[in-house]
Amino acid sequence: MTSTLPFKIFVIEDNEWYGELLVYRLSQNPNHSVQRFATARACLDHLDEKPDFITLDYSLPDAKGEQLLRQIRERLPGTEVLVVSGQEDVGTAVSMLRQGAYDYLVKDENTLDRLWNIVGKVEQQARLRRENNQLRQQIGARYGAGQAILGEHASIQQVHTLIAKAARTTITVSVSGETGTGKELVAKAIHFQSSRAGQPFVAVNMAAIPRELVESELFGHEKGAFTGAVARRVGRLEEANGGTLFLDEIADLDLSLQAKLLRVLQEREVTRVGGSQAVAFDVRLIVATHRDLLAEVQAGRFREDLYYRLLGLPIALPPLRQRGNDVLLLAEEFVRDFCTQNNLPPRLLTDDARERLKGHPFPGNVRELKAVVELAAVLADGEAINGDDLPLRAGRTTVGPGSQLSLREQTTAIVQHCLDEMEGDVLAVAARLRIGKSTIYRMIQQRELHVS
Ligand SMILES: Nc1ncnc2c1ncn2[C@@H]1O[C@H](COP(=O)(O)OP(=O)(O)OP(=O)(O)O)[C@@H](O)[C@H]1O
Repeated sequence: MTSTLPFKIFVIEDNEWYGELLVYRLSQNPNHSVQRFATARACLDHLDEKPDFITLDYSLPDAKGEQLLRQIRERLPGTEVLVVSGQEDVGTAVSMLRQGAYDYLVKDENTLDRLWNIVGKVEQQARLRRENNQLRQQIGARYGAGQAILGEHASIQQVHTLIAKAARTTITVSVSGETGTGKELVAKAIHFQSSRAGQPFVAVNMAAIPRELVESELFGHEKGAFTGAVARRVGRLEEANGGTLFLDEIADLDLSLQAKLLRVLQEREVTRVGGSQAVAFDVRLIVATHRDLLAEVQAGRFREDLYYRLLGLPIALPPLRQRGNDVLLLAEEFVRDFCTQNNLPPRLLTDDARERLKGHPFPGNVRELKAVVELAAVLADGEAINGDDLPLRAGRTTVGPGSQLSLREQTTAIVQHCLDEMEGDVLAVAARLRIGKSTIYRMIQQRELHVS
């Protein structure tokens, strides 16, 4: 609903004078469309008009409030019903609330003001809910089959197949791949292609939360559970109820918390920190890591039992440099999107730019490629993006003991770095690195290296 759509209210009240009073008060908001009905029958006859809110007098001439409430709840489960009644009977109020009434008001001198406040609150909640649904639908459309994850390489086609298979069930999925390869994108694609698409997708990055806060972030806490816990907080597991929980960088989870997570997942119940009551939850779990989890298990940093609990359906994302021509396909798509979004004239990659992109190792993978070509689209003077417009970092940050590149890729990166630094002087580079000049020429010929 946009705020311009009227908020439809039914007032069910057989006392004509009191009913008109309620209608008059509620109509003071020009966005309200208010109708009064004096009987249960008349209300039921008009339910197809789908009111957003109903005020219900408990004692009507042709039915008891409870009966009518039950029928309304069956036909319009999303419509809030407020009971307004002269009965000061607590038992009736409790039974109506149990049947799903939003609230219960006893007719007195404050009723009109309280009613006004309640309707305002319900209206706001309804608007947020509908906006939320609209956004979910829009986002869902973006993550539909083959939409968000671009690439024609066989490895990416295989990823699409696995995503479709994962989406059919609630199996746990473990996504692996270097940073920026699209692990979160895969998690969202699975969620939005599954029957849980209308429910929450909650992402938590284990590496981004201070160690001492991870437990309360995941499981929630009760008020006063620890210094700083000033109010009760629902954990991310509970927040994801009915939907999908994406635990990114799972290898960064502390060993002690790994044990707790395993217990919670096995029991499908969570107890908030400082709480005593277990709350059941139903989530589809997707985990991701850029590390080799099995190696973490072998090194004693990750529990083996949790590893097997989380492995589920593994999806491995290859680094961008192993996806052949996908680097160009992605680059062109990112440039096109960026230019459209920023009202720039279309910009095309020159042959030189394409060659450079193909030769770059992209340690930051798709994220890096996107940033590079978007910046190039900004920097380019005309409609062509030249090689020099691409802010490609030489291999400096990509080599060394912690590098994710293969030895051959690291070698290429080092030689390229020297070539750039020595302005393409092959002999000087060969002397500096103590390798044969023919090796360098061969690498240039095979387009592993570029001379600018
Ligand atoms: N195949 C792809 N097609 C289109 N865009 C992609 C693709 N893969 C990744 N991206 C984009 O690249 C960026 C990084 O992707 P994402 O955050 O999913 O990577 P990640 O592997 O989860 O990264 P990290 O390891 O840092 O958490 C995002 O903007 C994402 O939309």
